[in-house]
Amino acid sequence: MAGDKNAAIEHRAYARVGLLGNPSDVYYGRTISFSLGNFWASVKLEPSQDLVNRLESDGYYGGVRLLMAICKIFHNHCKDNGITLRRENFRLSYDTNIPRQTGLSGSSAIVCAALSCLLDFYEVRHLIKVEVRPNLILNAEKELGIVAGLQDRVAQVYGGLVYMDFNKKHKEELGHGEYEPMDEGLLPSLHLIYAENPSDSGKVHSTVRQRWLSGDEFIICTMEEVADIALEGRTALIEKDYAKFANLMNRNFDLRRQMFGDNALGALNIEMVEIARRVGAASKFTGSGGAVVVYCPEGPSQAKLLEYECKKAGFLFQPVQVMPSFLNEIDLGTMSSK
Ligand SMILES: Nc1ncnc2c1ncn2[C@@H]1O[C@H](COP(=O)(O)OP(=O)(O)O)[C@@H](O)[C@H]1O
Ligand SMILES: O=C(O)[C@H]1O[C@H](OP(=O)(O)O)[C@H](O)[C@@H](O)[C@@H]1O
Ligand SMILES: [Mg+2]
Repeated sequence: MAGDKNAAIEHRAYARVGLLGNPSDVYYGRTISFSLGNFWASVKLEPSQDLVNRLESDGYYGGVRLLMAICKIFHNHCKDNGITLRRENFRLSYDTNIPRQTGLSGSSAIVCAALSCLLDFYEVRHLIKVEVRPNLILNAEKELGIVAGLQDRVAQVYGGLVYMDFNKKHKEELGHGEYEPMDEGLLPSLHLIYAENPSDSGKVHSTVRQRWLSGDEFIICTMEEVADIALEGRTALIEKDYAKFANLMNRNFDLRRQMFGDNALGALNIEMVEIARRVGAASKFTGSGGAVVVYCPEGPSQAKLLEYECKKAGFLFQPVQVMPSFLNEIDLGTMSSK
């Protein structure tokens, strides 16, 4: 970025919705996810005389360590890849309106926005491929022991609607998944139900992960079925077959429920899915729990009824705004296939 070297740099990253196929991204599967315009985190980088690692925060506890982790991962990545960084100091601060720990990926939004600031501050945006950036974001969170998959970070780096394939062969050969931006105009209108009900995605995932690692047939087969939902969903969206799309959403949640069990998912989270289904809508988790994405096939009157039911139950209800891709020319220039 040309211009005043002393100017502050600010970037946003949006929440994300895992639309189909999650959580198979954690298990070499496939997902379709999109960037959610309703909520975002923003990070500000100000050149400063202070030490690089002096960080300030205006937001919740939890974000500062995320900022520190991405600085470390970014510096290591540059060192390992022969990318020279000029020696100048800065201060980072963040703010976020993403409901905390609701499966909307609040943590990686902070990391993603910070990475964007670092890319511009050091003028290395052209040197770090778009496909690689989600790995850096995930590694920063892994550094802190946060259990997570790649789909969140891909949706947040790319923006818009993205089909993702995390097959083992590709991941081992290239170090990342195959990411295909899709036309967000293919999406029907969607809604979001959420509650102030933090659930730790690491905790939710741990048992299923252990079973998968120890070769549990049921988990392995079911996870493959979940991955196939994203593949079928891609075709359903392209063909605008929304009846099929609704079935796939419901099936996605049902399979999650069989694998994780009601205890791990939590009664409140299950109720958010069921409240939608009782009015005839299709619904599933956006992430590991806390928020639900809903499709009302019968349109606005059904959505209105659901809004009323949610209010009665104490849940928050909002129409989904899809955030289009915000990759710029420099970003697009780094991509292997466009
Ligand atoms: N909105 C937020 N603001 C600050 N830190 C957050 C936020 N959301 C999550 N975190 C941090 O990231 C960690 C992992 O969050 P996680 O359970 O994955 O929730 P999410 O569904 O938002 O990704 C949390 O324990 C917390 O430290
Ligand atoms: O279980 C899921 O669907 C997702 O869980 C995590 O996301 P979160 O927003 O923290 O709930 C994880 O990072 C994703 O990769 C999973 O798909
Ligand atoms: Mg998370």
